[in-house]
Amino acid sequence: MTRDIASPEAWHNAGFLALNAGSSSLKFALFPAEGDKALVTGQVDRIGSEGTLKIKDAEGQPIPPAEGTLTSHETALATVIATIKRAVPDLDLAAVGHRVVHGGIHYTAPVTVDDAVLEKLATLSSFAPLHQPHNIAGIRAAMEAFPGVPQVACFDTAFHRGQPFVNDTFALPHRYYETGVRRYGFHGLSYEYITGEMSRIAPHLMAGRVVVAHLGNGASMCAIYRGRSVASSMGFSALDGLPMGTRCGQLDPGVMLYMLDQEKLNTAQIRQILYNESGLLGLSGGLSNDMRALEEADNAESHRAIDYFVFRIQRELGAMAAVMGGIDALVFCGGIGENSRVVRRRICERLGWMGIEIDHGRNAEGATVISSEFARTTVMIVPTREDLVIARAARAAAGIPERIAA
Ligand SMILES: Nc1ncnc2c1ncn2[C@@H]1O[C@H](COP(=O)(O)OP(=O)(O)O)[C@@H](O)[C@H]1O
Ligand SMILES: CC(=O)OP(=O)(O)O
Ligand SMILES: [Mg+2]
Repeated sequence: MTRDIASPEAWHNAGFLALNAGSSSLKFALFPAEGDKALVTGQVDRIGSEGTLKIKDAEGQPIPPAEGTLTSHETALATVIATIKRAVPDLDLAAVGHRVVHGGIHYTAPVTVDDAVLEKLATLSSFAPLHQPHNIAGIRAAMEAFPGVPQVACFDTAFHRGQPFVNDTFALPHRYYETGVRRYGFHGLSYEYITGEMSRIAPHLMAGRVVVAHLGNGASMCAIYRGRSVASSMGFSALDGLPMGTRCGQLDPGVMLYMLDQEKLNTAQIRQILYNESGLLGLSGGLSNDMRALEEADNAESHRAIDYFVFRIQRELGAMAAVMGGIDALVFCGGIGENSRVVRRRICERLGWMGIEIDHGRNAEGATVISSEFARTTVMIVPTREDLVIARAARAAAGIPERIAA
């Protein structure tokens, strides 16, 4: 497709699709040439035999799914595309943006994908076995569905690549660092969005020392000093740092040696435990990986899981404040950070020593600023939008003019 990029009319019906392919889910949003309001948003969950597709229009009205199956990432994407094409018949896709979890040491900004890039991304699959292959499958499927349309990879690791050496490395023989065994940090698209949004709504805070807690199904924290990532809780893989829905978070490597040597588990079994059976699910004795369900259960098992989750976040918060020589703002985002007043309250309890004190009324309402008026540290809730960061990168890669005539 060739477009006269100087001509506003050429972009009139242009659409930008943002895709976020997870291990068993596919989130998507279709944006117009300009503006942040998605025309269509949706999600395929439990890709496989029991897959479900939920899709809605800009007004939040459900769109009936087109015929198709949801048994693999490829078929799920084909069904999503058929549904979108039926709902938006004059769709003229100008670029597709993809969340790609791992960009390795080289990718520090979004890149338009060609065969050589795809090959490089595939070499990073062993660094993120549960995410990267699905990200790549999503790109391949979109290439096939939209020949000639630029596919733009947006990396979760990019935001952290400028981190100081001491947060980028492990204390292993240095050759591991050279071969790419580093602390990459993830959720970078979310942190990039929050940084931009904070620069708009609270520039005085963003010019200082901010800790962002991205608490979703995957969870991490990032210390952002004057707009730049200086420390992150996730390390080499998406397992490190905070406990998550089903992932263990920080773990003494001696535990893995114990599993190997004493329990005689193989790597597939260990991977299954660390990625899928640990975190909130494991701590609660299999009760649930879902914070809402744990809060509702309100029993000894759920308390065990929530107590540990809160404890690790508090501990990381202290470490991040120490790294930056203090803290000016704490920002919550992600499904838990944005919605769970109980978890936010629990985290902020007993943190008066670091100037954190929340206003319980504002916290219960889910206000943007939830700290009490005279607290030294501002505590905020900023809903994150990874899809917008992806769509903006896709627009930039397509060469869309800054402003387009309506
Ligand atoms: N109202 C709520 N109260 C407590 N937890 C919530 C609420 N809404 C969503 N959550 C939790 O948010 C988590 C999912 O976060 P989300 O960011 O959507 O995940 P993902 O990483 O899959 O995008 C789940 O643990 C869910 O229970
Ligand atoms: C990197 C990561 O943990 O991603 P997610 O939250 O999508 O699982
Ligand atoms: Mg997530």
